[in-house]
Amino acid sequence: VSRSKGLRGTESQREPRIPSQFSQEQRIAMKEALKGAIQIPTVSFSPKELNTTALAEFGEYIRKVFPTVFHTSFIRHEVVGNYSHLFTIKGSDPSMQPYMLLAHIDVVPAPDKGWDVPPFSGLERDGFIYGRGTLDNKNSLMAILQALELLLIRNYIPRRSFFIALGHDEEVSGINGAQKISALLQARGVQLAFVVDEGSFILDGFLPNLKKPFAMVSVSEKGAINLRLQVNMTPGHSSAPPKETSIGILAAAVSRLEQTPMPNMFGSGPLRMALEQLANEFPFPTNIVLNNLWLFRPLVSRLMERNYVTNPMVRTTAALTMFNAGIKENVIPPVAEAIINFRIHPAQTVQEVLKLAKDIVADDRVQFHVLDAFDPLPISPSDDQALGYQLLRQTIQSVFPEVNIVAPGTCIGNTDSRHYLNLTTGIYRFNPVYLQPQSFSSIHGINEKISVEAYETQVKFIFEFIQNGDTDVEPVPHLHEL
Ligand SMILES: CC/C=C\C/C=C\C/C=C\C/C=C\C/C=C\C/C=C\CCC(=O)N[C@@H](Cc1ccccc1)C(=O)O
Ligand SMILES: [Zn+2]
Ligand SMILES: [Zn+2]
Repeated sequence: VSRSKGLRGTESQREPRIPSQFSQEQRIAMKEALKGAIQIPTVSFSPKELNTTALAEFGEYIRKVFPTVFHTSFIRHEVVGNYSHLFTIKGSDPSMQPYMLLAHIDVVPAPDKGWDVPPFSGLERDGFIYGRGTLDNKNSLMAILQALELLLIRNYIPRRSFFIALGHDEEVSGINGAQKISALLQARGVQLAFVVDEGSFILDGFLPNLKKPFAMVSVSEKGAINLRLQVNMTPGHSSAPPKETSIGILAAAVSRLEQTPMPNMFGSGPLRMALEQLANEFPFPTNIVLNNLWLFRPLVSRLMERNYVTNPMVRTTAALTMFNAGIKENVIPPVAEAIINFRIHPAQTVQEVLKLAKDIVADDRVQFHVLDAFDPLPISPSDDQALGYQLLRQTIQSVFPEVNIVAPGTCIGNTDSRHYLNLTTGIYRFNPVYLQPQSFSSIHGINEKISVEAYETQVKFIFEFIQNGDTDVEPVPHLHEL
């Protein structure tokens, strides 16, 4: 029988823990601080169109709200790429390898239409704080700084050094924020034990028949391709149309891409591990099926593709996101172009997906232009020896004792953490917040909101996580009873 997985602290060396309890006054201050952050419209429209006024104001705001973070002798603060922030928190034990917490300042646009309250109002209604960024990702950003501020005012000094990196352009690639921070740390010779970023949640109600929520810590992230398809044809008078136009040819090509799913790659990797861990949480007969994936793999892979959130877990997806053609009502269009956003399954590569896409389009008149592309991220370790994963597990078990399962997963979106591959092999994406399908739709959608209670719990989680980070790297061996 395997004893508890995880890490062992050297109790004798450790300072007493600071309990994660906050006064009524502190609880009010923390929610008001989040509301203030939501009210600053740090919108990224495109890589060249950022609200730089708001980004600068945000820098002032965090200085005002977290004064202790900015005035502690063992914390160094630097602005990188004009609007991103890097904090270096120097621990008392230089032999311990540092880690890094990530979050981003920018948000996607939010037109007022459809929202119950204006998206940048930060208004509180029925126990929820509303606004763009309440789940993606000002909740994490503010909770990290808030937890650190609360620890510092209780005279906390970490043993293990850590970094906090707050990117300002995550929603449009992270090239001027995360990528520059990463290059700066690489130039300083920093190697990290692990990083923790956004990208997964405590999932509640996503899997049919699974009544209990489970924590999914993403240990990988899908790759991506933005592909521009273009068709050029000779323009002419619309009164005598040719048999095919650039619009018709391109429409047929993108329709083929939409109608022909990429292969189902369900088999091994984090998803299989997660389903095996979850098996006994399901009622009969699903528990039997998931406990015998060697036999039921074809059935499970088909079931996974039926659901819109589990489908992206088993295959590369292709989303038609832009389509432009035509210059006048009565002119045969000279050119038509479309953008396809692929998200690549960890078992495939950019080159493989491009080849599949060409075979599906199967029309030489359609030109392929890769705008940007990157392969899926490597799978970070989630075994007993993986410090970052085990610290997350330990903290989840302490802060969310009702959550039975912590399972590895693949992030279906992309995060700033992909820019830190040069500094660590341990990249974990997890937000300590419950997510239901409805709140999933609110991310980049309408009525994004977080409950005051959930935000307080997120602060508590980071408050505990930072203290757990002072644990020695000493994996607990499996003890087998004879
Ligand atoms: C056993 C497990 C089986 C199934 C799990 C079930 C359901 C999964 C449900 C939900 C998925 C959970 C979390 C994902 C939530 C949000 C996505 C996470 C992060 C995305 C961040 C983001 O929006 N990034 C943008 C911007 C970007 C683009 C390109 C490069 C970098 C960033 C994006 O991905 O478009
Ligand atoms: Zn985000
Ligand atoms: Zn986002």
